[in-house]
Amino acid sequence: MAEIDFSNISKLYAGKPAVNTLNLQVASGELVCLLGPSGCGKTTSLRMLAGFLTPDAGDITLDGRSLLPLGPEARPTAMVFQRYTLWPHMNVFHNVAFGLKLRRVSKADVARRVGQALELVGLPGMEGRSPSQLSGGQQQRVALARALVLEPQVLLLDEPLSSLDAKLRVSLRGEIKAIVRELGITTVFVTHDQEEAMAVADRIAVMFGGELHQADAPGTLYARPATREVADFIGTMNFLPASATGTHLHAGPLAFELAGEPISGPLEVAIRPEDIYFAPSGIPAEVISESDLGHYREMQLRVAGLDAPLLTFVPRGEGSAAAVQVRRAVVYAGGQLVGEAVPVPRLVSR
Ligand SMILES: Nc1ncnc2c1ncn2[C@@H]1O[C@H](COP(=O)(O)OP(=O)(O)OP(=O)(O)O)[C@@H](O)[C@H]1O
Repeated sequence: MAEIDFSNISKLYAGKPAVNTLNLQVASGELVCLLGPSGCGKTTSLRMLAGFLTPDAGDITLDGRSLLPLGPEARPTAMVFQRYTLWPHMNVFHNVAFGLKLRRVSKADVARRVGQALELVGLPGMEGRSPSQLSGGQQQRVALARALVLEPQVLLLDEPLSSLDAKLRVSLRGEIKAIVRELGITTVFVTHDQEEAMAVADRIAVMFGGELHQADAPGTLYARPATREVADFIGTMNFLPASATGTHLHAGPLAFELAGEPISGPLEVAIRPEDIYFAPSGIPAEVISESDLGHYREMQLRVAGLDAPLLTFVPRGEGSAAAVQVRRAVVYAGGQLVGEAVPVPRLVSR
C-alpha cells in the first residue's frame, strides 16, 4: 500500500500562496500527473511531498501517517529531476548504486539490484559506461534506475522528459508508464505538457494559480472540463456567449438542450473543434481560412449569426459544405461547469 493524501496543503511565498488549500488523494499504484501552466504550483506541491519544502498549513500523509515530521531522506520517496543529475565522475554502476551504499546494502545485493534496475530501464550491461558516453535519453534512464533501485513506495518525477527531443520524449514516456505499471508503484509526475499527461496518467490534477481545478481521468478531463480554465487549457475549445431559459440554451443561431438543472442568465457554451461538422441541413457557414495539418485540416468558419469565427478540425478525406452542425457542447456559468448540452435541430423554414 502507498496511498498519498494532500489535505488542505498551503505554501506561501512572501504572503502569497504558491499552493492554496490543496486536497488531492493518490491511490496506491496510481500514476497522477500534476499539470498546469508555469507557476501554477505543481513543482511546489511535488517538493512538499518529497520533503524539500515544508507546507505552511495542512498535512501530507502516506497510508494515513504524516510525512511532515520526516526529512527527505527518511521518506519512502525517490525523485527524478528534469536535468540529468548524474555524477559525471562516476560510471553508471556507481551512479545507480550510490543510494544503496548509503543504506549499507551488501556488495552482492548492490550488484544484483543495480543489474535489475538497469534491465528495467532498458540499459542492461551498461554498468561500466561513464555518463558522458550516454545520450540524453540514456542518462535519464539511468536517473530513473537510480530512483527505482531504492525500491521507493512513491516515485516522484519532476518534468523528467522536458530536456529530451520530441520523439524520444514520446517513446520514453511510454516506457515510464509501462515500468511503473509493472512495479505497481505510486507515482506523481509533474509536467506542463498536456499531451504527455494525457498519455501517461491514470488521473490528471490540473492546477492554476496554486489552486486545484480538477483531478480526473484524461478522458473525463477532455470531455467534461470542470472549469472554463481547464476547458481552455486542455486541447482547443470554442467558447460562445449564450443565454438560458430553463434547460433551453441559445448561442446565436445555435440552440441546445442542457442535460442538467434548469438555469437562467448568461452562460458560455464550449464546443470542441472536432464536434463541429459539415452537414447540409445545418447552419450556413463559410470557410474563412484553412490549414492542412496532415491527418486533418483546421478551418476557421464564419457562421451566420455568430460574431466570432468557429474553429473546426476536419479529418483527411472529408469534404466541406456550406453549413455546419454541432455534436455536443459543455456549458459554463461563472466559469464553472453546469452540464453537457446537445444541439436541438434547427427548424428549417419552408
Ligand atoms: N523560492 C521561491 N520564492 C518565492 N516564490 C517562489 C519560490 N518558488 C516558487 N515560487 C512561486 O510560487 C509559484 C509556484 O511555483 P512552482 O514552481 O510550484 O510552479 P510550477 O507550476 O512548478 O511552474 P514551472 O512549470 O514554471 O516550474 C510561482 O508563482 C513561483 O513564482
